[in-house]
This record gives sequence, C-alpha cells and structure tokens, in this order.
Amino acid sequence: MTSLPEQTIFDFSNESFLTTKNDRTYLIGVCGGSGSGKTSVCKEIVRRMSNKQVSIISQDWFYRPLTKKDKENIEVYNFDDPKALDNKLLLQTLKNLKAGSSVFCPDYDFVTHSRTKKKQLISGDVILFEGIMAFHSKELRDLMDMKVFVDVDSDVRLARRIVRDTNERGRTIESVIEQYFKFVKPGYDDFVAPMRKFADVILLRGSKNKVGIDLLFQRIKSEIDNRSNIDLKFNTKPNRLNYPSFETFLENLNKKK
Ligand SMILES: Nc1ncnc2c1ncn2[C@@H]1O[C@H](COP(=O)(O)OP(=O)(O)O)[C@@H](O)[C@H]1O
Ligand SMILES: O=c1ccn([C@@H]2O[C@H](COP(=O)(O)O)[C@@H](O)[C@H]2O)c(=O)[nH]1
Repeated sequence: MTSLPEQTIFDFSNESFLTTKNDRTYLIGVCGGSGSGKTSVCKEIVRRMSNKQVSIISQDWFYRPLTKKDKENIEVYNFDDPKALDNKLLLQTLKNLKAGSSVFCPDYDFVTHSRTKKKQLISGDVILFEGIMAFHSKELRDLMDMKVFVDVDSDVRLARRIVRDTNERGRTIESVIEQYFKFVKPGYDDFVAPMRKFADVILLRGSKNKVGIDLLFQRIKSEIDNRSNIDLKFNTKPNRLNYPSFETFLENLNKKK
C-alpha cells in the first residue's frame, strides 16, 4: 500500500500552516435510491474530468457474501438494510483512499451473491463514492467533501430496475417486483430518503439533469484546481527576505498545537 503521509508545512510567505497531501483527494458521496442513476451521474462527471485522476467506488462491491443457507432462502434476504454491507471494510477503504493510499476493493457478483476477485483502486484527485446507504454512517459522511443526493421518482426507479435486473442481474420480472415491494421500497423509506437532509446538493432527474451536472462539475473543478495551487505553492522556493523570525515560527507552532 503506497501512502502519501500527512504534511503540515509552515508557509513562510503567509506565516501560516498548511496541511497538504492527504487533503488532496476530494471525496464526493453520491446517495439515492436503487435505479436513481447514481452510477450514471458519477460516470458523467468522470467523462468531463478528462485530465484529472478520478475513480468511482461503488458501495455495491461491499455487499457481504451470502452463506449457503442465505442462498437457499434468498426470497427473505434483505439487501436493503445497512447490515447487508461490510461497513467496517468500506469505512477503512474510504479512509485509506482519502489519505492518498491505493487500496484493494472486493467485487460482488449480483447473480451468485458472492464476493469475486479483488480490484486495485488508486487514490487520485477525486473519488466518487456511490451507494444507496452512502450517507448512512456519520463516520463516512464526515470523510466527504461534498454530498449529492440523486432524487428520481419511484416509478422511474422501479421501471429502470426491472429492465436492469432482468438484463444484467439474472432476475425475472416477477422476482424484481416482489423484492421491490417487500424490501426495496420499505428500505428506501426507512434508510435512504431520510439521508436527503445530509446532502449539500439534491440532483433532480439524475443524469438527465445537464444543468445540475454542469454546476457540480464546475464546483469540483474549482476545488481541485485550488488544491493543485497549494501544491504548486510548496514547489516554489520561498523568498528568504520574507522568512519570519524564529520567534514567530515558534509562536505559530504553539498556536497550531
Ligand atoms: N437518465 C437516464 N435515462 C435513461 N436511463 C437511465 C438514466 N440514468 C440511468 N439509466 C439507466 O437506469 C439503470 C440504473 O441506472 P444506474 O446509474 O445504474 O442507477 P443506480 O446506480 O442509482 O442504481 C441503468 O440501466 C441505466 O442505464
Ligand atoms: O445480491 C444482491 C445485492 C443487492 N441487491 C440490490 O441492489 C440494490 C443496490 O444497488 P443499486 O446499484 O444502487 O441499484 C439494492 O436495492 C438491493 O436490493 C440485490 O438485488 N441483490
């Protein structure tokens, strides 16, 4: 695991302290119901960030693999409860990414409900983390620099889910509808919809909302451009004449403590 250590650096030109490196990764949380378009919104943002290092991390990869017994009783298994996810591994993974480390993430197969190969994710300028429970834990929310809630009508979400789950997740139309009313809708009402209040931005209509995505993109871009400027600043040699006295340096150091 390669990690960029935290550095608190005294900036001689401003006589102040700046923390760099582990603050470089801009973490965006994207929450919303299943089928709201969270993944599509993230992909749209990545598409626009052409010259930056951006990664998407999906909460879906952190589903707990099902036991043989769970699989035999699949119709009563609730995937729309936070307990269905490996929240400890998820938190540690996001902490590492935020700290500038590259990580190994699990992958999850929706057809067999099992964990598959691990994949490596490199930390970079921006990490987009998407999931129905993305804002569920306060510890996770506290790591995020921006929180977006994708808000789309429930009938649209159900229609999309029927199409996607029958095409890509090995389901029948009947099983999707049954699961929706038994678990997905109650889970949305209990755990997902209440997360709206934590969002900085509510993105209506998901990836169809070009103006909303433009605004999000502009904000992200200006944040990471500012961060790059801080780095540039450290790369320029401070003017010796502007050095503060040793006493000022110590005074600021004590203030910081
Ligand atoms: N704006 C849109 N218009 C039409 N289909 C969409 C749109 N956004 C997403 N979809 C489709 O809906 C399904 C679910 O979208 P996805 O982005 O995976 O949602 P989520 O990650 O929230 O579950 C996918 O098949 C996707 O292609
Ligand atoms: O094995 C599984 C695991 C999860 N689900 C459903 O997935 C959605 C969340 O994924 P999205 O990509 O946000 O749609 C959740 O509503 C679970 O019900 C599943 O069906 N099977």
